[in-house]
Amino acid sequence: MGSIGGAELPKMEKTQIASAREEKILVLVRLRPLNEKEIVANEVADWECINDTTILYRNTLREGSTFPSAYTFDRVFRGDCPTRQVYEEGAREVALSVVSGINSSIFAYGQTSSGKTYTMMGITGYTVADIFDYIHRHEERAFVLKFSAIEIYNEAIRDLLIADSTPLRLLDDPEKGTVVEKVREEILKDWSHLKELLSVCEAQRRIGETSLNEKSSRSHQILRLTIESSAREFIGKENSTTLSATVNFVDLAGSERASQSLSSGARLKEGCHINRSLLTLGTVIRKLSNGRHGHINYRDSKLTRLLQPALGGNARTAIICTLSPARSHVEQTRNTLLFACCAKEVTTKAQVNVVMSDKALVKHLQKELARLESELRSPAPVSSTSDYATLLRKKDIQIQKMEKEIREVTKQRDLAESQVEDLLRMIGHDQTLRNGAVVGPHPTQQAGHTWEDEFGDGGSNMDEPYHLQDTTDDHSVSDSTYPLISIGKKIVRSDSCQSLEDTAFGPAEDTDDYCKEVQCIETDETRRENKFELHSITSGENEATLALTMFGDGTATEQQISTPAIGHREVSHMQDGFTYDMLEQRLHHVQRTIDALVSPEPDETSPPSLAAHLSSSRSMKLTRSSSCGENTMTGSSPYFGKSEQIESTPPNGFEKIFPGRPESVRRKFPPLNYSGAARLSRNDSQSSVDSAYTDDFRSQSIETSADVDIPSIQTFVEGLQEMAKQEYEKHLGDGQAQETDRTAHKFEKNTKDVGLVPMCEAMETSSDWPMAFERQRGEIFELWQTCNISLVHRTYFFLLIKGDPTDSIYMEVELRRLSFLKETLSQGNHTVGGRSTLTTSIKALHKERGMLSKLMQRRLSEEERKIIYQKWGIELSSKRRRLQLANRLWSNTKDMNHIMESAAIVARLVRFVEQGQALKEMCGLSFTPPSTRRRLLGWTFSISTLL
Ligand SMILES: Nc1ncnc2c1ncn2[C@@H]1O[C@H](COP(=O)(O)OP(=O)(O)OP(=O)(O)O)[C@@H](O)[C@H]1O
Repeated sequence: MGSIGGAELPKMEKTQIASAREEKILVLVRLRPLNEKEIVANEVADWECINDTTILYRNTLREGSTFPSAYTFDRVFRGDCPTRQVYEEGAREVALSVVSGINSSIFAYGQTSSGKTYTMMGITGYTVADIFDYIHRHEERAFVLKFSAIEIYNEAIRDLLIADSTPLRLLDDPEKGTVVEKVREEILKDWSHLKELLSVCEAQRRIGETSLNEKSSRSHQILRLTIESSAREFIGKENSTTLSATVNFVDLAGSERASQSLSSGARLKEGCHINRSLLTLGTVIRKLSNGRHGHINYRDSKLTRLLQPALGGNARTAIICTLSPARSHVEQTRNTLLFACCAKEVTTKAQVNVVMSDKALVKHLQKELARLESELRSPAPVSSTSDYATLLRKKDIQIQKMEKEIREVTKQRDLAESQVEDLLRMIGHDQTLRNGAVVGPHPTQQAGHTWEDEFGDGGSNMDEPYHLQDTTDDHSVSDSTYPLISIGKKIVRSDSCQSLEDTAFGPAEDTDDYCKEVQCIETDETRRENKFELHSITSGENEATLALTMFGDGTATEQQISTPAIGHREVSHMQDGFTYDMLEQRLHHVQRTIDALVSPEPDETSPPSLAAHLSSSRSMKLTRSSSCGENTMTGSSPYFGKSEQIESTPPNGFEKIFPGRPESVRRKFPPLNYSGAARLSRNDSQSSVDSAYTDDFRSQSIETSADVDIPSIQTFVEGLQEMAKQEYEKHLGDGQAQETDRTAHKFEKNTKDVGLVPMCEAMETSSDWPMAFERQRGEIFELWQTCNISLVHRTYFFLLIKGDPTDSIYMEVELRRLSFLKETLSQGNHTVGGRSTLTTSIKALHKERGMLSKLMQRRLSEEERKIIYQKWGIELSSKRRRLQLANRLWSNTKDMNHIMESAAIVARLVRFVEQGQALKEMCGLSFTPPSTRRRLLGWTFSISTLL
């Protein structure tokens, strides 16, 4: 265990993707002594702390009062307690969770002049000092620190560190001790400086006020420190794991009511705004204390919106309620105590925030999978059926938990990816500024502009005299004795807008927020332009100064926030991610196959095929949807290749005829729903199509899912991706995938990325591959049949895997999976695997056939059905013809014609053509042309071979 100032803290090395820990908000109460004014006014102190946890109201004149006289909290502090004691015995444990990767927040709540700022100044200082001690003593780790300060005034948010434009700077004087110590000094000084600036602002606001409450804080202030840390040896490596968490210090405005503090006009408006945030905070706390039932109105105020994770989400939280003991303030004191009582009941769920590199993530997931697989293979002996059922339930819960964790981690990874991608683009955009490296003066108007953009509030503060000018020109330190260090206060806009609501306050719980973030950067054309404008102004000059990488031995290096050295994937890897390209290639071919199916090139020598027949039975025209992809992706996707546009988009005016397809689907394809598909969420940045698309898709999806319980191609492709990743890891583990040539051809790189190099090379050079392919394919057919695999799955797989040598990875995975299933079935563990959508149960298969038969009625015309019946030898006068046909589909594993025809019919029934196209476009799969090295074997279809 590591320790800070004697306090034991969990060792960072131990932290993993831990499950969330639920705990109540820590509520501390601090009574201040009577102040001079109160003493002069002969005020009486009515409140007393009778022990460490209870505060008592001692007004003998008020006997018979209906209010309680004693209140109990986690800890109460008397008026003569120094702030250090409040920190050490109260807030420290929560605040320092941040070094273990857990978000934390410390609030000060209370009426004006009760001691909120007095308390928070001390708490902030002690926390920062302890954090630096910790950094100093952990030489083996590297730390990146980011600072920000925000003020919420009149429901408008201002970034104070940009607005005041005073850089945090480290004097490079070797006499002053180690770098770390100096940094600490500077930061502590600057926090104090910041508070001074805030009081100047406050004073300016109070000019002209004569009311009793003239000293009341008018704004809520939030100071934040984000810490990322990683084992030093892994910096810049692919398999790094980074802890990232934020501590917030929140000094709220005075909690007195508007009626008391304010009179009319502008002041009343100001009071309403202040109280809107406080009122909403109170309501949110009250609702949360009642057990989180129903809607929690976080979004009703800026304060609660920003602090959402700290209030009921992923953070450890402590609230310090400050009280005046004076009799004249009894009403306010009671209100504060009531708030404190509610806060006691609120729980948060903090977890360690781990940012994993892809490699580390895959490794982690693979390990989990292997563990579960082995548990399934050798289940613990069970004595009775009920034990067995309990065991199964446990496993199910375990699996659900894992899936949730995977989604969470993937979401974080995708978010980081999109940020890195965005910022990298910006770097290219402003190379000159980038070379400037250290802090430069910041246009003060940026802060207001950006916050307005992000939060859409009309109440800008830009007219107010807050913009204290930086008089220091020397923003950099360039002495070579020490590494150049400059701690920038500025925030890259995309980072700040994101981090304020999502990351730094913990991962957003709300998927909308997440999507909004991705969208705001990458998708919406107008907004993206705005963002880019902001980036170009702020990022170039800030990127080298936004964060500081520190080593425990006292050295420090500058760190670009946009490309943290700690374990993020390479750009090339991101852009050429194997899964996207590989799957895109498969989808591309499937699409062509399906195109051929629904609208074949007329072949004079071939007899009229079913597909040709289907095409001619017109009811609706289908315009190729590539145009949609073009609309949504033009200029925004580096993946969108021109050659592919030409290849996949028919010449102008070319319209395909397709029966029975809804108009809405014909017009546009929808974005995927990423709530359950986090792995592909990188791509939802490209899903900025009009929300109508979503609606169209929803109605389409609803229709399909209402019809049948058919796994979508999305599910299927995700499965493939996951399996390929696992296989990749396996091959890495076997020492088979060693990257030897980083400058190799892109195709080669992609295949390397999936660990295919050894296999592919072997396959491609070996004349055995065609035979191996035939053999494996036959085995897969047999196993599908034996394991009662879903017909839709068979069809998807069959159409996606075409005999390319790179398909071997998927075939191998499929074979492994099927073998495992077969083995499980042969052992009689039918129910073990029964939870999957690719269920092996005969019943499920039977049900699927039934549903397919129903779809025949809906999706094939009578004439089309007739042709198929004849072709499949089904008597036109016989009963239940559709079911007969459904029962024959995929029933013969030896006859290739039978298989191809079955696949064609199932693809048509489940609208594979539409799902496939939608997936391709909405996933943002790269549209690179297929490699010329592809060698397709026996699974390339033409309409004449199919039907
Ligand atoms: N525990 C304490 N011991 C001694 N003095 C205190 C204590 N708490 C507050 N004070 C003094 O009381 C005065 C008001 O405190 P402070 O400014 O922190 O109040 P506040 O709650 O932040 O008020 P506002 O809401 O107006 O910002 C200050 O002069 C401060 O030094």
